[in-house]
Amino acid sequence: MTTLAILTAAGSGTRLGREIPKAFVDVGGVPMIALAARGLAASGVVDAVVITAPPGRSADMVAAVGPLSVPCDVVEGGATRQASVAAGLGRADAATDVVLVHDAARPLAPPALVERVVTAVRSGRSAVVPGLPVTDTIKRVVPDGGSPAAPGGESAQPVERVVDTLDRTALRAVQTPQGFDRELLQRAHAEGAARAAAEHLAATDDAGLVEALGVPVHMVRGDAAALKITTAHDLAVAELLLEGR
Ligand SMILES: Nc1ccn([C@@H]2O[C@H](COP(=O)(O)OP(=O)(O)OP(=O)(O)O)[C@@H](O)[C@H]2O)c(=O)n1
Ligand SMILES: C[C@](O)(CO)[C@H](O)COP(=O)(O)O
Repeated sequence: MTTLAILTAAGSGTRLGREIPKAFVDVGGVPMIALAARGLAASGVVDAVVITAPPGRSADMVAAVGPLSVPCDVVEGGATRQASVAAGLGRADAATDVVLVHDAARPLAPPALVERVVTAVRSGRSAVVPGLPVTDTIKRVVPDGGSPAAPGGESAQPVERVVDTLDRTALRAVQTPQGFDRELLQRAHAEGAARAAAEHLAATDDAGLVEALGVPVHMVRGDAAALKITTAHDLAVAELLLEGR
């Protein structure tokens, strides 16, 4: 029985604002995709990796990853992260009993975190996500018109109204890799397939599709180093973390 890791890397990285897809952007002089793939392989609990590449960029992806200690395949991703994971999942054969889904955008996820997730799945939890306590106060808001345009001609700013403050002791910020029994994840993606075509419908993580089936999802401790690189600020933080390693 084997563990397959799907490494999502087909996104464009609009919020990072580079001219190349985000997975190709360097952190500490190494492409994000290579760091993420190496982290999975170094865990010792991943038998093979399949990477989702932006359309037409599969060969570039192979080159960017470079040599890896486990077999690595590349498939073209889809219009949403959910569609990309579904494409990768198509590569999971009957010998695969555990599937991990990980973001190239979390290139510093430590091997110990990967191992923690896989161990939890192998000990009988069929869906496992890493999560961290939320440290900010979280408020729910609704739109509330806009402020008047400033005298200097600046455009009006949107204003929101606070509805309530959530109990943060019950909230967790969820990371990847997320781990699943392979058959459960395939069923979750099949049932939720209609959502995959459009960003506003798509699940933002794979556990969300499992939750929609009514199957319990369990959580293990996440790791601050597994931060997601979304903006230029995140990239700067990741560079500093890598320098300190
Ligand atoms: N169609 C997509 C969209 C995203 N992803 C991957 O999903 C992960 C999380 O997505 P995110 O960080 O939001 O990346 P982007 O969608 O590229 O970012 P943006 O929304 O800023 O364009 C990334 O590793 C990204 O490459 C993917 O494989 N296929
Ligand atoms: C899967 C994920 O990384 C868990 O936090 C996250 O939900 C991806 O969200 P994105 O909006 O696609 O970046």
